[in-house]
Amino acid sequence: MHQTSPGVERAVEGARVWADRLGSAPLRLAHFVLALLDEEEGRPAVLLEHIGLSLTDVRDQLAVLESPPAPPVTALFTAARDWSIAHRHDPEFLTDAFLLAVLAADPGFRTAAAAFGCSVERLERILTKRPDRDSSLPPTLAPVLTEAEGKSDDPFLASPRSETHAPNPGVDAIFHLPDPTAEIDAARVLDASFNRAREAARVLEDYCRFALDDRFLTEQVKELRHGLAAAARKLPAHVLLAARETLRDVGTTATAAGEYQRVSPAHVAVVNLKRLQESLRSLEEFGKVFGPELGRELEALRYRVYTLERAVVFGSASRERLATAQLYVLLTRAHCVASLDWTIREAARGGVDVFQLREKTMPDRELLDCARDVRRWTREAGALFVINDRPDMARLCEADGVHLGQDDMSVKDARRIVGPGVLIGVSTHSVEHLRAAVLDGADYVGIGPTFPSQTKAFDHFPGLDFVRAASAECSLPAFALGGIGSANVGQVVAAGARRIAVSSAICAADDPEHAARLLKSALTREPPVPGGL
Ligand SMILES: Cc1ncc(COP(=O)(O)OP(=O)(O)O)c(N)n1
Ligand SMILES: Cc1nc(C(=O)O)sc1CCOP(=O)(O)O
Ligand SMILES: [Mg+2]
Repeated sequence: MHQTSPGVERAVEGARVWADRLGSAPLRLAHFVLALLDEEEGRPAVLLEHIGLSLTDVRDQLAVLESPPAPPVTALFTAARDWSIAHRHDPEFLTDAFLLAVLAADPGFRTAAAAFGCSVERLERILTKRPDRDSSLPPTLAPVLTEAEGKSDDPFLASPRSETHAPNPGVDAIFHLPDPTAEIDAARVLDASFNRAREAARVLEDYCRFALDDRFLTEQVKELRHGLAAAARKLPAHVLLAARETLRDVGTTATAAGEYQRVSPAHVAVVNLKRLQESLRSLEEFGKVFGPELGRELEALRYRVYTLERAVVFGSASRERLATAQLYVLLTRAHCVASLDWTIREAARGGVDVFQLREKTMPDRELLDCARDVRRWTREAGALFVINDRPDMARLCEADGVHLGQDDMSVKDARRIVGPGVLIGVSTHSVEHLRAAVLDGADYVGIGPTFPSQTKAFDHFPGLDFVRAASAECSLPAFALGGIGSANVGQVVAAGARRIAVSSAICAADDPEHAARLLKSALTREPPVPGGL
């Protein structure tokens, strides 16, 4: 009587299903391997993926392979049990031992399997951490290497010293603990945490892709998932495999209060960002048990998640706060045809949503007085108020936001001055600037210059191409600007913009209300472009 694991029993049943599916009367060895690979989280699948094999490719090859009829299943069980006793001191054998027994059951099948990467020697070496190449399977099932096999150029059959194709060089660099219990305990945490981190990253990616419609953030999360997979490949597979005991994990049935409550997609994103950070912290700490390199790699991934969190969380709040803001005016007193308070009142009546005080030469005391006045007037007009260049002034006059150019203070430093609730806008002149602003935690961006401007001289015009690229790239509120007026706003909207910032078109207009109304109607007339600014 053999002591098998439930996974082995499922594989035996699954082999018969595969035989039927492939229209084969006798049960063949390949059917057992196919059944073992049905469980993607199971040891055989993890083992093959770890050595760099594609499960789909292996399945495809097995499905067309004319493999020999299987011996009585008890013979396979005996071989697997003997291997398990020899290497694990346990007569209850698991699916990986059964896989070895099946692969080694027939010399022809063994060679054929080795040809597509499933070499018994290679798999056994990983499962046993043994540097030698000779199989320790019982002689009845472990055929001696034929001359042909010995000369094979299959990297898994080559001697370890000449092995140049090791799919995971990082594994060899990993320190093996002398105490197997400690190794297994740490590996169980890593195995579970990698799975949790991967799942959380997938949820986050779906949020960025489908809820935010943000190509750049989606790519960022995808890169992070790949980073996680690369770190996971650095762990010794034999340890992860031995640690995979989900059924015995006491935590799988425990649920926390609130686990089923999510009030919005943004809430789902926040919860999963936290889950990702927690899993990475756990990975980092237990990863250190296997060597400092792994700990450092995981730490770097955790910091990337903090950056992403800032972009996703601040970005969501900004999107909400600026959801209806489409028309933004840069005010310079000397450029206005009349007083600032009149200009603000009239322009707000015409639909201006945000006013920026842009005074480049005013002495500080005068600037602060002016800013406090503008704060009052914009509040009365029901518009947002942003001050250009000066986070200190923004804080003193209680502005809603501050705007920073590429040569102004960094978002990080400005945030320390203005605190978390104040909007920070960033001027961008290229897609690279735009991506950096998103990751820096900007609340909105300026996209320009689009056309030559009467307000400021420029040497370079990223123009409508940049407006188009920006609208395809990010979902943060973005205001196209530079030389925009009623004559060309249609082109800007056609390029994907749904928000613009102007100065002279409104400040220098005799009738700022009318000028604002024309621009606003151009912005609202066109149906919003999918993913538009
Ligand atoms: C909304 C908006 N976008 C861009 C700018 C330009 O900022 P910056 O490049 O710092 O140039 P100055 O305006 O400071 O000369 C802006 N002010 N507002
Ligand atoms: C100050 C400024 N910065 C720009 C940028 O692209 O960064 S465009 C610009 C001038 C905007 O004024 P007008 O609408 O009169 O051209
Ligand atoms: Mg500036």
